[in-house]
Amino acid sequence: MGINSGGAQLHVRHVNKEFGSTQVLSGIDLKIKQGEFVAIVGRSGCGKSTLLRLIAGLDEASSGAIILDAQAVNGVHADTRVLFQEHRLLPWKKNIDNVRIGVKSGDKAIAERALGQVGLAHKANDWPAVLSGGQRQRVALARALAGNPRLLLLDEPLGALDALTRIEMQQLIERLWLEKQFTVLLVTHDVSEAVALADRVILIENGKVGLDLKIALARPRERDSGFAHYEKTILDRLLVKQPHEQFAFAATADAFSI
Ligand SMILES: Nc1ncnc2c1ncn2[C@@H]1O[C@H](COP(=O)(O)OP(=O)(O)OP(=O)(O)O)[C@@H](O)[C@H]1O
Repeated sequence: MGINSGGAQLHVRHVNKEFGSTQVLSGIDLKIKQGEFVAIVGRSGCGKSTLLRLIAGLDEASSGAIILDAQAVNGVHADTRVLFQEHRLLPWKKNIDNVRIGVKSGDKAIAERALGQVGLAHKANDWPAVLSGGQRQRVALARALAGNPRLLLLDEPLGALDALTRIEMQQLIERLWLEKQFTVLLVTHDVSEAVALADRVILIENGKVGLDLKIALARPRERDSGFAHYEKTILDRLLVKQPHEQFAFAATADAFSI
């Protein structure tokens, strides 16, 4: 393996983030191993996307440090790629040219290969506008892969997709991760998705790591009793009523999205 291959090692060291007088993250400590798949869950507004943006170098911590392979992150890193809920494709560029944006050298063959890896080689010369939502997200994934990332940051990338497409995308992401061995950090509202994909699920609570749970299930994961046990452990923690809440929070058997 070349010096630049494999996954990145990430160390989030006592990170605080304030927006004005609002403290969003207060002392986040996290170590993520090379090639690990980590999911981040937490109630809406707990600071998941903020943490991801800090790791991506899109924003700066108020204090603390983000260390990627022993170097402090200072701006967007060449080995890091981010996939958001919105595909962020340029509508005036064909799919292949959107993917080429992600290629460091601009090499068209690399972009074509990446489109092939997400099963869309045949859509290379179409416009993003004529694709389905799931296909657009696959083009965005190809653009991220084309950069040969060592750290892939996923900010709820499947949130807008229908249930079936979502599961297919989860399988695609898992397959590509197993093959390429990059490190993944996935922010998701979907507890089931976190348990299906992650080696470890981190729950953010009151600006801190509230739970750090290793998912010791073989892959590909079956929705069996072991799986359900992990889902319940995480959901039980998420559904604990916060002191400021005036309403009761109802959990139903299939309410695995938060
Ligand atoms: N640029 C900003 N300026 C001011 N406040 C911000 C900014 N970005 C985020 N916040 C605030 O920080 C808090 C955390 O936001 P963030 O988007 O990280 O939460 P989240 O856990 O990803 O939420 P959700 O699950 O709803 O997407 C929120 O209260 C939000 O209003």
